[in-house]
Amino acid sequence: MASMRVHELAKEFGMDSKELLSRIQGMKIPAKSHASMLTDAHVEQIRKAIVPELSAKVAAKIDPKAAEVAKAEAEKKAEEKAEVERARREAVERERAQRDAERARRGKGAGAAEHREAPQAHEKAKKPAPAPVASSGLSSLAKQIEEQKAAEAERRKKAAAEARAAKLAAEVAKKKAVAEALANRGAKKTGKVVAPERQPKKPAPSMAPKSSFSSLLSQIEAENARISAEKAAAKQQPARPAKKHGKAQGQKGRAPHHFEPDVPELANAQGEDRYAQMAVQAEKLQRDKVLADARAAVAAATSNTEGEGRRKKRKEKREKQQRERMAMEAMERGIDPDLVLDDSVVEVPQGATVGEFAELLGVNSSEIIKKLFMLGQVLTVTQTMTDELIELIADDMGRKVRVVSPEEEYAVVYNDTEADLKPRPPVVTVMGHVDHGKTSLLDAIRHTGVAAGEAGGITQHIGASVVNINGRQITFIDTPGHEAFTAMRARGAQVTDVIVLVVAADDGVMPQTIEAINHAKAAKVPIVVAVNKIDKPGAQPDRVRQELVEYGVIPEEWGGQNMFVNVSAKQKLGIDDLLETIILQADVLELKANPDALASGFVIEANLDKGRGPVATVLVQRGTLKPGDAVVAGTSHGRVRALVNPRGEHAKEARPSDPVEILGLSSVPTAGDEFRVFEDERDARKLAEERALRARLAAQEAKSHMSLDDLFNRIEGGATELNLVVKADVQGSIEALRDAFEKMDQSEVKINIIHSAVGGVTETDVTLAAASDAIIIGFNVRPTAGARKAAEHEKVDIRLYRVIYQAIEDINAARVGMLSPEIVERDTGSAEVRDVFRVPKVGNIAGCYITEGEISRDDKVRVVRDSTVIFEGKISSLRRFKDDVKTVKQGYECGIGVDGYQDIKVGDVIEGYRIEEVERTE
Ligand SMILES: Nc1nc2c(ncn2[C@@H]2O[C@H](COP(=O)(O)OP(=O)(O)OP(=O)(O)O)[C@@H](O)[C@H]2O)c(=O)[nH]1
Repeated sequence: MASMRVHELAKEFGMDSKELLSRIQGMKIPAKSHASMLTDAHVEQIRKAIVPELSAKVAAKIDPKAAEVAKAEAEKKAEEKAEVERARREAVERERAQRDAERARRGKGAGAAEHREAPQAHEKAKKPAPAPVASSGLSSLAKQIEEQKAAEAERRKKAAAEARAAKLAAEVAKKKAVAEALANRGAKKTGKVVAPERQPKKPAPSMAPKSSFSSLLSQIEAENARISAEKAAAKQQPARPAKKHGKAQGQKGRAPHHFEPDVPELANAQGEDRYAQMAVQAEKLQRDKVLADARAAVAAATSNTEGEGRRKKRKEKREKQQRERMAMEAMERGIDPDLVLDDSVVEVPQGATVGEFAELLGVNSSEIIKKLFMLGQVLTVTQTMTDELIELIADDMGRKVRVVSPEEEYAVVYNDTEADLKPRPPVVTVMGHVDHGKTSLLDAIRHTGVAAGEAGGITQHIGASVVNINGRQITFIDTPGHEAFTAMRARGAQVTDVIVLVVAADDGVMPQTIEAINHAKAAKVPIVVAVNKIDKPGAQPDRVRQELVEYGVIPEEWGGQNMFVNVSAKQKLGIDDLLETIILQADVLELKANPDALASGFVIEANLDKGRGPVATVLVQRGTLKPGDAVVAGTSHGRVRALVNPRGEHAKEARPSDPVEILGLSSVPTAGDEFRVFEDERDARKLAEERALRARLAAQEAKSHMSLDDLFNRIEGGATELNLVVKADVQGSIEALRDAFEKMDQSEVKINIIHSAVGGVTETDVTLAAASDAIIIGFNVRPTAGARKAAEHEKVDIRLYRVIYQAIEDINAARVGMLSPEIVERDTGSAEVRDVFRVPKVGNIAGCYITEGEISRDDKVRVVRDSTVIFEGKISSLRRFKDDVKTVKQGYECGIGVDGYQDIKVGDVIEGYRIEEVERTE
């Protein structure tokens, strides 16, 4: 069985469900009632906590007798049950036999005896009707049961551990009492219709047999009346002739004689059947009652929806759990739980359209439009409403609403207590400038403690690796560099605890070193510096330390926060020292997570494997991931078919900070996607589908990041900061811009240059800008094709300028919402220079291949080298095979002559563009 209900477990422990429930709640296990379903893990946890207690108590209080008592009682119970049944059957049999005997006597025509016997016989039959004995018998029985119950309750109070024994005893006593009562009755009345006797009282409340039972009663009463009348008549004529004559006399029409012959007739013909029927009916009624009681008990024990199907129960259970979760989460977020739990509060997703809002409130959208109009807001059904408008309109309509942000909709708040949290290994990302040795260092780390010959094949590439040092684990993300790191961060995935910044001792701080520092700082992740290549003759590790001070990375020995280690990835020097330093840094961070929960974390790599289907490497951040878990990763979902660890082995589980490959997903998720395990696969699918839908909607609406056009609105909306990523062809431009900003009035909006560097705008710049809601400013530089695409996708504003004052002017204008009409350079196409021909008298002609769009003779062009614009001008000639042409399309080769520029080189890019003026829309 996959899981258990609280009351089932209580039964197993012999405990009261309520008591167990309060214990469970005390253990912070979600359970609302005795019918709440518990997961396997929780059942195990509860067993672990309760079983030792119980056995101790039982040992102390019940043992050694308990086992014997329980056994004896169980046997006794079975015996008594059989006895009750036997007694009941005997009673019915006796009654039948008696009736047969009586019938036989009557059949013989013993007149006087008949007169004497008949009333008796009728009396026997009549007894069930008024049932005085029965009622007194029942009430005494009820009393006994009451007493037993009271005694049982008393015992329970005294010792919870004895509850089981007490319950058993009570039940045995109860059964015994019933058996006794039945046996007594049987003896007293010599088997006079045992079952019917109980009828008048018991079946009365039951529904279906009621009508048949009242007809039974009226029959019995009619018989009674007849018998008393007959008795009276018999008294008046004591010396009645022989029975033989009775019939003849009766035929004379005397009143009693009307009865007299009828009764035996009835008894023989209808009466006989009637009694038999009555007995059968009574028996049936009794059985029905017992069955009804049993059903009621079963229904009460397993919640009354049993018959309505498991689906409904599951739904209820989920709803209940959801409410609990919502209340807790609301409190965590500082939202009034009443507002979350109040069913009259309508949750409206942020940015809902007028139509959606109306639908949620169950009103006509025209009503909303009217109210908006009265507020001076002219909106159509498909236009989105601001939070304020949603609240205003709802308030006006006397409705309670809560605007739910998308983050809130999907956010999960875990309620881990201090006791739940266990230390977890650190997760490390290696960063640094090109060729400073990131890959070599990772390799050296991965092979620590492994002889050189064994190297390779030790770790399987799954996107992350795990190393052990002095029994402590460190998880390394395999993709070095800040690109992957920032891309993950842009998606909300914070997986790195420590950054190892690799700086080559012979090269010192380089642009990407600074970039890495900025990225680490933006993510607030501590840096451990690995000063690499100390084996090299020109190595100057101390110079590296000095240089880094300028960027706020200060060695501990100089009073700073950063730990430095000198290493040589090539000669595997200082690697252990570095690992120990990472552990030290991790200890400072006191990294903890709850391993005893449903797993969650992030996807760090994913791909479609030909043989294995979608494969994703995830990093578990909380809980324990196991094969068979229902998981959702981004918009993908499925059941974990297998877990593969970094050594390529099948793993039984993955705990916090463990990287593991999962197989069994429905599609390939994206690196940075959150993954989460659900108890129910359907919930996982639902979330995946919701996410997919949301992703499609987001793609349509493309929530844009900060842009200059939008700056004014953002300031109006309360924004106080403007983050910038500045890229320029020379350091001087960056400094000039920094100076200009410092002189600017920043009282309203503070300008932060979160990253600046010399060089073209790269994809990383875009992801950093997206992650930090920044604008990218470029001076005389160009975005790479990838960066342009990424910016388009992420809706990151890239502003390219040729002179500083233009940028300053734009930012100033944007602050007051007065940007002048935008002059845009619309790119037409891009050509790669693959050869350079010297043409006499004409000069140098670039042999090009059009890689994107098309280039026309009238286009303006810029020559770009290493993402930097080195020349801008006009086309002097555009030719295909010696012919002058107007345009050349993508995929074709051509010769381009750039007017006034001869220094063209292979590898340069010639970009064609036109200047257009675009009216601002805001
Ligand atoms: N002498 C010496 N050379 C090293 C050391 N570490 C790395 N190298 C060399 O430096 C070069 C670059 O090393 P990589 O590990 O590829 O550097 P990287 O930072 O990963 O480079 P990218 O992946 O291009 O960013 C290689 O030729 C290495 O052999 C070292 O400790 N000492």
